[in-house]
Amino acid sequence: MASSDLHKRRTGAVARGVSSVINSYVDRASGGTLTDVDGNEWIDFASGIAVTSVGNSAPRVVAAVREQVERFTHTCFMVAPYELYVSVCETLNALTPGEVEKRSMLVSSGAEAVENAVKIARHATGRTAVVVFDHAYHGRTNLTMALTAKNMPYKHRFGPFAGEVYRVPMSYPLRDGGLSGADAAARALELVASQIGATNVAAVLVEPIQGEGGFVVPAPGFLPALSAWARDAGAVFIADEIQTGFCRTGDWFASSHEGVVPDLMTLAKGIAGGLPLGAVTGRADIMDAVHPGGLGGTYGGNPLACAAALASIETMRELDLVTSARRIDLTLGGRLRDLAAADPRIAEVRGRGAMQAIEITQPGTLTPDPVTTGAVSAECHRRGLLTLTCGTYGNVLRFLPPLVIDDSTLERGLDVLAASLDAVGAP
Ligand SMILES: Cc1ncc(COP(=O)(O)O)c(CNCCCC(=O)O)c1O
Repeated sequence: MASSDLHKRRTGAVARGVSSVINSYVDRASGGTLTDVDGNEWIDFASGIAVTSVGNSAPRVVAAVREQVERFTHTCFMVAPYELYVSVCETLNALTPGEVEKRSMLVSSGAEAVENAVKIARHATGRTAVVVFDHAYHGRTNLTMALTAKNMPYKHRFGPFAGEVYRVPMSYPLRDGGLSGADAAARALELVASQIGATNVAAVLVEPIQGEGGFVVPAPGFLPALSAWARDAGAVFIADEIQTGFCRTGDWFASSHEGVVPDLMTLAKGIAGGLPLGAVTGRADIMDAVHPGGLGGTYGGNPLACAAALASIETMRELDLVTSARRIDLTLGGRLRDLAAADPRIAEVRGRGAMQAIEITQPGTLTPDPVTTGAVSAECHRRGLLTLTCGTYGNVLRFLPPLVIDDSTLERGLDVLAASLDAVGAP
């Protein structure tokens, strides 16, 4: 059935609130490309929003899920446990930064991971306040909407939102006058001290590189300063690595770039090659503060998702996707910087590894230009390159290719981006 026919059916069946970036419907996918039902091939610079890092239908993942689905599909780990859940937790405890003893729990989405990390931090500290940052994104549930900064489309008319969430300025070098990481942290923490009180803070929650908020890379020193403050204040430092985790940024986890060891980490997206899985991993003394039965959910750690996660992580190891992300960084970041050097609409190129972006503004200014950003993204789509925008001001074009993308496909995608920028004239 053609995409146009599927779109008619969708309009009559799917709630309007669930939108899609493109109106082409996927038939199959592998590596760095998607093929739609009309036979068009798309170069994938989205990875389903940083999920299919190991490639779509990655061979090990397919084999593992195929084997597991014939054994059992679901028992609910809270009812009848199984080894796969334990194995994933053991793997995450060993893989994440820090030599301390750790524990993990599994859920089915990123937002659930964030919800549970906050629950655990509040329980462990006996405190309630959660510190979050401008431009943050943490999910679409009630608490995670409270933690998320941008109103439209995520929060508009969905309130009231959960309390005891306090937002402070982010290190955003392009827009904060180039504050050092230490100065940006001091600015944020002064507000914490004056408006919350350090002894009331249960958790400081931050994305090591902000995703939906615009691929904001904090200045060096910002994350270590926050982590050190949290430790001294007796608050839990939670790194939300749902978009940055699992080799995406050129380390297994972005926190490691500056040697930060979070107390808790929230994980999802790239963890399981496309199967729905989220996790909270962190210090055992914090995770185990919660009473038996205090954590759970019906589907958390579904056996198919666990099998996919073990296969996905094994694929990352086998293919050395950390090195792949660093190789992609060289090509992707290099081409983006070349484009920026010739195009005054590109105010900044930023990101790490295979998580990079360009911020588009009125030429030579910091005035966001979401119209041009959207037009360039639409032109990419018209030319067969699947791109995504993001940012508080809607003026960031982001690039999230699968880490298994081959060099020629990556270069072809960047050629399409260059042509699309040229095709969309200056405003
Ligand atoms: C850092 C960070 N934390 C939490 C989440 C939430 O993860 P879920 O699996 O979408 O719930 C995300 C999900 N980002 C993509 C959301 C897309 C959309 O809903 O429009 C994230 O990036």
